[in-house]
Amino acid sequence: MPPIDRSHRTISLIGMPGAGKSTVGVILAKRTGLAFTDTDLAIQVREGEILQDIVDRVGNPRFREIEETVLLEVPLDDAVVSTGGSVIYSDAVMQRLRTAGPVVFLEADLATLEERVAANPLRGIARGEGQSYADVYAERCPLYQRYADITVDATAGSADAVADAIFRALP
Ligand SMILES: Nc1ncnc2c1ncn2[C@@H]1O[C@H](COP(=O)(O)OP(=O)(O)O)[C@@H](O)[C@H]1O
Ligand SMILES: O=C(O)C1=C[C@@H](OP(=O)(O)O)[C@@H](O)[C@H](O)C1
Ligand SMILES: [Mg+2]
Repeated sequence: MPPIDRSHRTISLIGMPGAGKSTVGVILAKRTGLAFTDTDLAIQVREGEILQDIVDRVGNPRFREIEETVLLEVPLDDAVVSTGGSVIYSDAVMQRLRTAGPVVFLEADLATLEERVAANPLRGIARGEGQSYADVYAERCPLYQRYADITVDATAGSADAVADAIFRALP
């Protein structure tokens, strides 16, 4: 795979928890020579706590404020940026990401996502009181679609195959 076109230096990955943003992002970074940023790790380092504990301690609305603050500050130069699934609730953040380069939606079906998330029950999801994963999926899908420059299928195929599909879809 050749080095990334310099006019598309920052590639942001969005999608539901379990879509593979973190897994695919680092593969894409290795293959393109771009840096890699997982914004969840930036949040964890800033707060000195792991994601699930932050979400449990501060609750959903406050977590989204913290996430927005971090994502408005995180450097975006020459990087693949794997975001957290709730990033699409901030229009300001999404405009910032889109200005930096293409935003890629990792689209996956509900059953696959639920299976992946269930395999790690400690994964944090910032959701409203009483909301199921399916409710969150239904609420967010239109937002992922709204902000996506590119949509790739993240259900079928390995994480490597998804990274390849993103690379091929870059303009
Ligand atoms: N294309 C894929 N096929 C199968 N499993 C995958 C794929 N992409 C990611 N996974 C697995 O799904 C889980 C969630 O992946 P992760 O990258 O953490 O997703 P996200 O960052 O979008 O929440 C991990 O266990 C990962 O190994
Ligand atoms: O979608 C969400 O509500 C969240 C997704 C997580 O990241 P991943 O999408 O990488 O799992 C993390 O940001 C946080 O626990 C909240
Ligand atoms: Mg992730």
